[in-house]
Amino acid sequence: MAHPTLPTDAQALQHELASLRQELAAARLLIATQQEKLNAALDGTGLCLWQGQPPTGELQVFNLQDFKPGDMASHFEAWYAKVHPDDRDRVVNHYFAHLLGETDSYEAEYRTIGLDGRITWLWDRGRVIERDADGKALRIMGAHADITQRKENELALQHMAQHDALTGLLNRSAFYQRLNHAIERTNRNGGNLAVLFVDLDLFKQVNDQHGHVIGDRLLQQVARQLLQVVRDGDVVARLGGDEFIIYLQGETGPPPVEEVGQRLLDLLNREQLLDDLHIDLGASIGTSIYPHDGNNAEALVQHADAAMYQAKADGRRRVRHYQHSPLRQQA
Ligand SMILES: Nc1nc2c(ncn2[C@@H]2O[C@H](COP(=O)(O)OP(=O)(O)OP(=O)(O)O)[C@@H](O)[C@H]2O)c(=O)[nH]1
Repeated sequence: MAHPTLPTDAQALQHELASLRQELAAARLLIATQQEKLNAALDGTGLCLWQGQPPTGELQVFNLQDFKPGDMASHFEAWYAKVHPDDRDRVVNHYFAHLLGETDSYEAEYRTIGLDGRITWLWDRGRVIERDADGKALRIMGAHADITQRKENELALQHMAQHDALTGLLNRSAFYQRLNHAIERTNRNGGNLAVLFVDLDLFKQVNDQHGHVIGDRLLQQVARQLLQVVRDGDVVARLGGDEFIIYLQGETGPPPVEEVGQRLLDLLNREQLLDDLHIDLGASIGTSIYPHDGNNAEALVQHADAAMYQAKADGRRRVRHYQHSPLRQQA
């Protein structure tokens, strides 16, 4: 008896099924290979891929890289809550500007706060990959990377560029920058401003008698003492050597320059104790007031410096206010 044969359309279906299975297997292999390539490409970059659906606010993360599952938010609101409050407005403005089609891509550097309070700096970039007929963003894809180490290095460099290595006070250029801003603020909002130029007396003798290491420690001690004398908002800097400078900013009334000058003298014109060493120290101080004694930072500092030299000439360990002198100005 002849074997029953399948009807032709059933045979065709079987062939079709077998070929679909083959195609599926090939497609799965391709996806797995692509995934491997993507993982290999991302490996070590620290990049973490994400996708968002703006209409629902959903966020998905495809590879966690250096991040732990709990680090990643699955919803826009949860991500928003993790962004540092000081960075939120800026970041969200960039994000929505891109969703609205105002920019070619979204990009931001910002801090996130972990559950343990740890701050992580992220570099984050994304682009809308699907919009509806009205241009409304449907899907956005992007990547972010942990840039905490780079940010910490940048901040450390910035700190070094603005501070004096020995005392930790602001340095000369940072002081001028702040003083210029303070002058602009005063011009805008009113208030007052005074500069005090402090130069230690006969400091060379301290170095000569006790050595530079003790001299250095004494400069550090003086820096701490100067910080004790001023209020929040006042700025103390080291110009170099044994020269320090302060500006005082007051909201109302004349700047308390006499009072602060006297407090500085009380603190500095006395024996300083360093371990078991008793070191006799003194300081000469010159002051100038904005805008009466100079209408820019350079003139104010220069005139406070001139007043400090007058204090030295008058016998040291005292405060002198800048005196306008036509003769001196011509000289
Ligand atoms: N230990 C130490 N000394 C410094 C530093 N920078 C500058 N000096 C010294 O500080 C001294 C400053 O001396 P001057 O201001 O010229 O003179 P002075 O001895 O203080 O005398 P008057 O200013 O006239 O009262 C110099 O001997 C400098 O070598 C520093 O970073 N550390």
